[in-house]
Amino acid sequence: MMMRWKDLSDRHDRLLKEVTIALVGKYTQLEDAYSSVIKSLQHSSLCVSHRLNLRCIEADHLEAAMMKENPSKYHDAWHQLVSANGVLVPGGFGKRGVEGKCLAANWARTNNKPFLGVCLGLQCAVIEYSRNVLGLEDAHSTEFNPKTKNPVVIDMPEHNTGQMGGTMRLGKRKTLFNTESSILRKLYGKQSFVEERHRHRYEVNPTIVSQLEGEGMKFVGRSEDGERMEIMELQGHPYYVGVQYHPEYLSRPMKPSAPYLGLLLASTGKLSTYVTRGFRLSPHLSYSEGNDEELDEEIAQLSIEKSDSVESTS
Ligand SMILES: NC(=O)CC[C@H](N)C(=O)O
Repeated sequence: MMMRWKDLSDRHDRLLKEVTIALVGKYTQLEDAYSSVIKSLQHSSLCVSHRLNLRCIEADHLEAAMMKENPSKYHDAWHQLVSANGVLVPGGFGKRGVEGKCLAANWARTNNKPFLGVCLGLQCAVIEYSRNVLGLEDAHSTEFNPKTKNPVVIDMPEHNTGQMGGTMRLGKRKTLFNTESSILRKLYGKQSFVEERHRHRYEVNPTIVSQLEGEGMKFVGRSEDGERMEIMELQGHPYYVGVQYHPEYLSRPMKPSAPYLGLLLASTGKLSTYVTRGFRLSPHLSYSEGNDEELDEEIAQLSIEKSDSVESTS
């Protein structure tokens, strides 16, 4: 175990190549709102032997209103976005910045840039696609526009209690793959299902799914009853993936999260080689190696040993 850690930290120090990821979010909230997202990006960038250059882009700086209000912020945000190797729209709540997140999803889609949408990020990709590909101009989530004529993201039936939106869908749940050709399925190690953690109140409207799929936006992973859209993949794009769950909660340094790993592989131009090699990682890191609890225990043990030695030398 110690050897693996040493190897990992040596590799990090030796890395010369950089990968730039644009994280399009809201940065006036809690400082560590995105800490597990950023850690997951680091796990995966190390796995693909690149140093992570993270660009935190304020989503509403990408919106047209900002062009008038503060043109330099607007142009700077767009410059940061378009010069990144990959785009990540993470989870979130509240209306501010949603249009900017949809614009980022649109840019990545139409420019063949690797994209990962997590939770709200997936919902933004669906809203953007419904507006610009299905031609439903006012398509929206009822979270942000309850009166839209085209509610493509809706509150989930069992949570629609009429009072304060009810509770959230939380915790570890199963997602079943419905096709072998899914890129995420391959990245997860060709399993027929995955278990990931959830934290949301809204979901893709099942009544719009056949129209979206008819235009190439495929929902390749669904809940056990088939009702909930959990994984979206866009056909014909190098890597345009959305997940309704939060894969960052289960990412570990030596077991990077599959959707994040896919983003980093695609952003460093390694995804197709990885696919043709039969999805084997370098011998330094193995996606399927080790079990989570064992790893956590070993990590905890390591940090205790480390702080002991710090104390003894001071
Ligand atoms: N965690 C999230 O990103 C939540 C997304 C959205 N606000 C919902 O409740 O469904």
